[in-house]
Amino acid sequence: GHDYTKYNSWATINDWAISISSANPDLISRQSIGNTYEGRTMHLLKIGKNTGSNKPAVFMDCGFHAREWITHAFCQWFVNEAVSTYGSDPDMTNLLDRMDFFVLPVFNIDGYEYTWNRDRMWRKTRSKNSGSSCIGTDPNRNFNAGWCTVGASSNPCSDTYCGSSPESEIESKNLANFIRTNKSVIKAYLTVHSYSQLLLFPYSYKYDLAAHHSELMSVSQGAIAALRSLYGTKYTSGPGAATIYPAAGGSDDWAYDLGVKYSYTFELRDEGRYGFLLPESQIKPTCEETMLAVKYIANHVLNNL
Ligand SMILES: Nc1ncc(C[C@H](C[SeH])C(=O)O)cc1Cl
Ligand SMILES: [Zn+2]
Ligand SMILES: [Zn+2]
Ligand SMILES: [Zn+2]
Repeated sequence: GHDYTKYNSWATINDWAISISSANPDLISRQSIGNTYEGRTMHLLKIGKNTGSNKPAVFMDCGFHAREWITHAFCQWFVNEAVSTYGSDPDMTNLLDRMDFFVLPVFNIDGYEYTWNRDRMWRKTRSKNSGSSCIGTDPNRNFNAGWCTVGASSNPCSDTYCGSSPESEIESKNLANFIRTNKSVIKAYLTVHSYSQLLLFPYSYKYDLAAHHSELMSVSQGAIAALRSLYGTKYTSGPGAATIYPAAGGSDDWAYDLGVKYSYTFELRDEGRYGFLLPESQIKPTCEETMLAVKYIANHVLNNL
């Protein structure tokens, strides 16, 4: 069977998505939200009881940045945990009975492949930049949220290149289109990154506090306390600009301004000892503790519909 405690290649992840969804038709459905620049299909997994229904939903993506391999592992872990504890874990059962989770296991597929085959430290997409020999855009600077005003570069050779325009990347366009189309049911947006052990929320593109700052703050504090309860892993939470750095064009800020109130960016383990090269021995503990934070947020959403 699928090994959730190691880093899996794109081909393995893609095969897994097909098999786990066909093996659990009452809990998982699979749909395309479009293709990547290099032509790979971006498949979204919809997890929830009676996937045909339209319940309030949480949208979660992993693999925005290619080198952040622990995040791809977490989305796989989440899907497996959801279907394997449905019916036995009362909390997960309640969540899946009353909500849906849209899970995009790998946002930046082209970049992920590139980290497996060429450059482990690649971050961006793999699109050609006209007028430059440098490849790729930072997808987390490519959304229409203060686009390219701060903490981003207009140099195509930069790792934080904002792109030629908002949603210039087909991957960004595909995600934004799906969320725009489904914004009436999407109550929370979670985007999973690494590393630093942070739980960030809007805004990153400005220091102004979000309208829902106090609620976002208290929910984040509850979430990181839940996370810490398992192995004592310490996270910091707060608005992106003040907590990590001011930066524009992020998907969390964009989703929040679209009206998705509960919008968070996770920065998973570690704090720099291994960084993006987190050992496979830490996949299980990282994923188990992160499950607690995600479930905390989902429960808050459910209790505040
Ligand atoms: N809105 C945002 N939210 C979170 C971050 C941090 C991630 C961490 Se890898 C990034 O730099 O893209 C960056 C931005 Cl622009
Ligand atoms: Zn990232
Ligand atoms: Zn990061
Ligand atoms: Zn578990």
